[in-house]
Amino acid sequence: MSTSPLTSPDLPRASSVEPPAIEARGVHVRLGSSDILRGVDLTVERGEVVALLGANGSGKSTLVKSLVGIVPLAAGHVRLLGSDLGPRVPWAHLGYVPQRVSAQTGVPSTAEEVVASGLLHGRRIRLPRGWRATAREALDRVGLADRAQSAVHELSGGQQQRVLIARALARSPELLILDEPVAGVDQPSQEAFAATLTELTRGGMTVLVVLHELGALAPLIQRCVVLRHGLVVHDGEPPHATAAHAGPDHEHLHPHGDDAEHGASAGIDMGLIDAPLTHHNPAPARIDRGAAS
Ligand SMILES: Nc1ncnc2c1ncn2[C@@H]1O[C@H](COP(=O)(O)OP(=O)(O)OP(=O)(O)O)[C@@H](O)[C@H]1O
Repeated sequence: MSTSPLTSPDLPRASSVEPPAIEARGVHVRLGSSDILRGVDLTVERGEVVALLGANGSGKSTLVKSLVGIVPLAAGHVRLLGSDLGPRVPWAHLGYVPQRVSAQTGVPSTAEEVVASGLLHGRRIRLPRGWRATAREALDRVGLADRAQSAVHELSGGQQQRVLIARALARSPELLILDEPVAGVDQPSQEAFAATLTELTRGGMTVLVVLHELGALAPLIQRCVVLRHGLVVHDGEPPHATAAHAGPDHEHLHPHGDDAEHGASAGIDMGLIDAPLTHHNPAPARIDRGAAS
């Protein structure tokens, strides 16, 4: 009998120590005729705040989707909050915010109703007592308390994104997985969101967040995992942007993938993250850390 990729015979079993929030081993995803992820290992310990970085198309969204079971694994194993991916995962304790999608539901809904839908999961088909206060509190955390009764289709794209974040927060998740939560969100709202996340992580919440740049979330990030062409090419300390990279005019788009030409950056070579999606240099690039700043 073949072993299902969703079981994890070679992952260590739970011990007296709390198992990691995320354990992924050898994750391989094939979409169409392409190998999008080519054997990704990722462990996120409880209480960690980890950023997932990489160029466009490097596989970040695919990885988080595979972690939450939205895209199937061709090979590898995932365990969330100590359980193999599947019905045993305590989904009620997990929040997932997909990459920018509309919060519109097809039927007219208020922001408060969309947030409250986050309280439904598994066999819970009725909203719990006190749902309105919970939804309001979550909206307050993303700075939208005053829009609770607004129809979501009347909200801007950035506000709809914040409604989806509030929907995930309403569950008081132990593990929060966010795919570019602050893309298209203005700076004050990014800072407000960073303050909210700081408070939640102080309470022990684990966070895996896909980002293009650390931005307002930089002070929270404890570890960065960088993907390139479906492989992890860095797993360690966050990059420290040089003056050139930190400047407001820096575009974070480099016209080359040749890291040797790019050695002036400190921390992770930003070329590693920003390299264009070409296959002329598919091997993991060197990791240029600790260069002069
Ligand atoms: N359903 C699909 N079928 C085929 N290929 C897909 C599918 N979804 C994504 N891909 C491809 O997989 C690759 C990785 O996409 P993914 O969205 O994971 O990258 P990403 O790192 O999140 O990019 P971005 O930063 O632009 O969001 C891309 O080349 C994309 O075109």
